[in-house]
Amino acid sequence: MANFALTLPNLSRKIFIYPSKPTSVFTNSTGILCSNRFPTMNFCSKSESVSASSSTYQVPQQDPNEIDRIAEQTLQRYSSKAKRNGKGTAIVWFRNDLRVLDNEALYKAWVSSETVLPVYCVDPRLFGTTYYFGFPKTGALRAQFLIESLADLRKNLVKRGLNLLVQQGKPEEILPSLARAFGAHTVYAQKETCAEELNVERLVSKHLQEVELPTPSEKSNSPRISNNPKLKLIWGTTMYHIDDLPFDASSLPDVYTQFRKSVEAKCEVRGCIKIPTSLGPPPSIVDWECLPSVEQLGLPLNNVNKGMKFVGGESAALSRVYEYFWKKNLLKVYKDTRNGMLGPDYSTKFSPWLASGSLSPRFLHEEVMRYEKERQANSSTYWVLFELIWRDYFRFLSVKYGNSLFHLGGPRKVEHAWSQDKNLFQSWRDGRTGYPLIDANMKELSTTGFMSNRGRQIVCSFLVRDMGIDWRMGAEWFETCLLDYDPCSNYGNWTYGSGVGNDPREDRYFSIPKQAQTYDPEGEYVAYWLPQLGAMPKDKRNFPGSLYINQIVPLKFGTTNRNRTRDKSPVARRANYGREAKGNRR
Ligand SMILES: Cc1cc2nc3c(=O)[nH]c(=O)nc-3n(C[C@H](O)[C@H](O)[C@H](O)COP(=O)(O)OP(=O)(O)OC[C@H]3O[C@@H](n4cnc5c(N)ncnc54)[C@H](O)[C@@H]3O)c2cc1C
Ligand SMILES: Nc1ncnc2c1ncn2[C@@H]1O[C@H](COP(=O)(O)OP(=O)(O)OP(=O)(O)O)[C@@H](O)[C@H]1O
Repeated sequence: MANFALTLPNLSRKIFIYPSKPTSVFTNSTGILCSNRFPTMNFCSKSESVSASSSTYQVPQQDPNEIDRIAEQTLQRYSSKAKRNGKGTAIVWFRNDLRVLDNEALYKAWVSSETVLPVYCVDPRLFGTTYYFGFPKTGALRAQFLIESLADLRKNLVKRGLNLLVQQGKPEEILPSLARAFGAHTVYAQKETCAEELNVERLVSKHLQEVELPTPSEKSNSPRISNNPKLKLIWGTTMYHIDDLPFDASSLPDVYTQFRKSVEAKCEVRGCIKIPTSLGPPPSIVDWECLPSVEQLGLPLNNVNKGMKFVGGESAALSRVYEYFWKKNLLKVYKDTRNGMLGPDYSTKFSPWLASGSLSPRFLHEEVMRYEKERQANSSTYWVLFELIWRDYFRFLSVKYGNSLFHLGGPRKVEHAWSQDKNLFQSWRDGRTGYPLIDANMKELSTTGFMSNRGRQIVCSFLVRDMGIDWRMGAEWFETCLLDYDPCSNYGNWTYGSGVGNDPREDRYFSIPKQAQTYDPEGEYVAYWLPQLGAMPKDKRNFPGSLYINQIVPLKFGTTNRNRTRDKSPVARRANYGREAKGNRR
């Protein structure tokens, strides 16, 4: 095997000048998340680590040594004694699959080579602006989470005899250049499904085809390469593999329940890919490059000082699974608690790690099976899988519906007169609507990068139905802020909640009084995020009247009281206004 001490082409200290995007129409009143351009940067300056203060709950709630220990034990359970039989060098291009456990691209790169070069490209487009409204494409909290995820991936690769090369720039420029420098025969990566990512895949593939092969005189000094390197894309984001579906993605059922019943009856979830404990030797690289800091990505350092602080990376993800399933034994009550809003334990909180690929949904499936065998099986243990099938469903829908998922009329091309009223939108975004339940949820989102599923459905309904605002403004703001942002789940849920999704039966209104009464009856959640409400009697916190800021719009169905006769308590009277969401779909 050729083993050259290579100094890399100087790709990682480029300065990017962006083509001008639509100017950011909205500035955030809190001043956060506004700057999104790469400054001239040097990734090697020291990055300040974000530490959770005592008023935050760290997720998972374990110290770093404990996190490492649990992760290592889990990874050991999934290690294999496989033998490799390949030649030369293969590159593994990490994207939204920032993990070792059940990483098929990493495994295939290892099997097919004598040396693997793991690479992550910090793509400047991820730090540009959102498509229509010019918000930061990645907010500071998700950027911090990403950096932590990369640091952890590097650590876990180093433990297995490799490393992670972090390069700043576009994958279509970096990967061909590295392939040539290292004589790589293949670039392995996880397949994506939305237009922006597909475009990058196309460009990487095209530029790999154009890699100039070394001239005979160069050949004696550089690694062997006689054919153009290939891009091999591997499916890996879902619990059910796309190739195992009982239908073609283009004929996916439009109703979730039909999809779920069909896959549950006809498909098996594949087992996790096991990875050898030693993946070396690494290519000989002088400088593997430091990780960028949040400021170097052009974003303000934004410490989480309240609510949940998620720790990025596979080690933290595996520890959270251990904590939620085994240590706290919460899986058995998930279905009863999952609609909560306050604290780390009402739901799994797996989504940020699933979105960055630090956690494999197939691993979760295996853990649920193990729990059912070793502890108990009930509707709660099943319900986590039920929710993961929703996640799969939105991913497959993106294959079926392509860009219409991002368009105003959605997959059904619904025509509707939406407003883009800037003041209304800003009051929603900044948590100043006069409705405590909306304001508390929006404050949680901007402070922590997370919001419960219940909260997301309520604020979505309020924005599109009570305010009549273009749903894409809400979806793009979520794209900026969410730690668990995933184009398929985000735009899938927004189109669904706005009545433009593929399933025409779902067109629901969430009555705020009713939601407050059911999910925050004592006003604990709103008082946590809006402390000024804490001094009020519990039943007034969600309905403070003139003691809180003015309501920016009336509720769409706030004046009819069709359900009043059902429950005559004062809270319920307010709560029963209007046409309400029926049943808890999820
Ligand atoms: C308007 C809106 C936008 C959303 N945007 C995103 C997003 O960008 N990324 C994202 O991962 N989820 C999104 N969701 C789905 C859901 O709110 C989050 O997945 C969930 O709140 C994450 O918390 P958890 O991990 O504790 O979930 P749990 O209740 O513990 O569920 C377990 C897992 O199931 C999956 N899941 C649960 N509900 C859904 C759902 N409705 N759609 C898809 N997957 C689901 C998630 O992967 C989650 O981690 C959105 C929902 C709405 C209503
Ligand atoms: N991963 C992603 N995250 C967010 N948005 C995405 C992603 N992939 C694609 N999109 C959105 O999909 C749309 C694709 O736009 P594009 O110009 O490529 O195609 P289009 O169908 O002609 O759209 P348009 O008519 O709005 O220009 C844009 O709205 C873009 O923001």
